[in-house]
Amino acid sequence: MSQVQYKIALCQLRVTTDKDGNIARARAAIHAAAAAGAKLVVLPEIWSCPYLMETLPSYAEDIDGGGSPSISMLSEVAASRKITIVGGSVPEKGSGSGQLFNTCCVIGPDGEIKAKHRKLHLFGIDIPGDITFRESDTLTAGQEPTVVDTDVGRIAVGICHDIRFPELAILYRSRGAHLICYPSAFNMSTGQLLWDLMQKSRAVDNQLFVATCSPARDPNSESEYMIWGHSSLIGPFGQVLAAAGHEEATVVGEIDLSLIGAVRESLPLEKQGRGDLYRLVDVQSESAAAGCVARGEANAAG
Ligand SMILES: O=C(O)CCC(=O)C(=O)O
Repeated sequence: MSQVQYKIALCQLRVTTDKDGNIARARAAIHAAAAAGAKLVVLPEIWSCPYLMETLPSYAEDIDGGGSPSISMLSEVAASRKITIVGGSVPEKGSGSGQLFNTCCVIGPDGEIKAKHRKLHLFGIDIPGDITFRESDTLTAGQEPTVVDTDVGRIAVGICHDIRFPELAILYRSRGAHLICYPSAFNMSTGQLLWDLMQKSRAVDNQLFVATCSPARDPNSESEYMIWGHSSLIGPFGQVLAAAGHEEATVVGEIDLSLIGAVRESLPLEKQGRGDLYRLVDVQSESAAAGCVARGEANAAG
């Protein structure tokens, strides 16, 4: 039975080239968040190393093979504090495949990995004179949307650029998510214009909670990829329930899951929608159902 009301912490961490230092800083921030009463802690996209495609491979960890100091730390802290952690993301070395993924693990209060989300939509942008960035040169996209039942409700996960795709959030709502967590690392170019807008849109369109968590901005960074920051918690009516600035900080907000039902009752968008004119197809459920039909037909024939 999940908790209806609880505190969520967004740890907007400073990230450096020192992986051990990053892990130690994240550990301290999670302990502090738990001490402040958080039952759910969210970390940023790529918090164990800088978000730079050239150096990402050298920091990659084999999560399935157990060779992941970052995830081991999250498991240990989650179990010792009895909290759920949406563990931001770390570069993951696919076991045996040579592929690299941008991967978020959700850890339960028993320290076990409950879900693993590999970023579905790789970020690619080219605005001459402003920003050029292409994750697909280095990373492989994941294949599975992620929804997981936890002690603090049904959580869906997207990583940064995944937030740009409203269909994914609609799918998550249709699968019963209460909260979508988007560990992210928006940049100065698109962050200022769109960060706030997109998290509110995903929350309001689907009448659920949205939590985002970014690394802190390093104003002295020489990287052309400057982080925007502004990790936030948005409620199902678009309310900003907690928000950080751009510096290193942990912000704590309150999630009251009963708000979802209240908002959907006052404004029943699902009933008002025109399913007779448009609808989103859950491709995976459809093909699973088609597989059952096909297997049924084969059984009947055989
Ligand atoms: O979609 C955007 O504008 C930013 C996305 C991004 O920074 C990312 O996916 O890491």
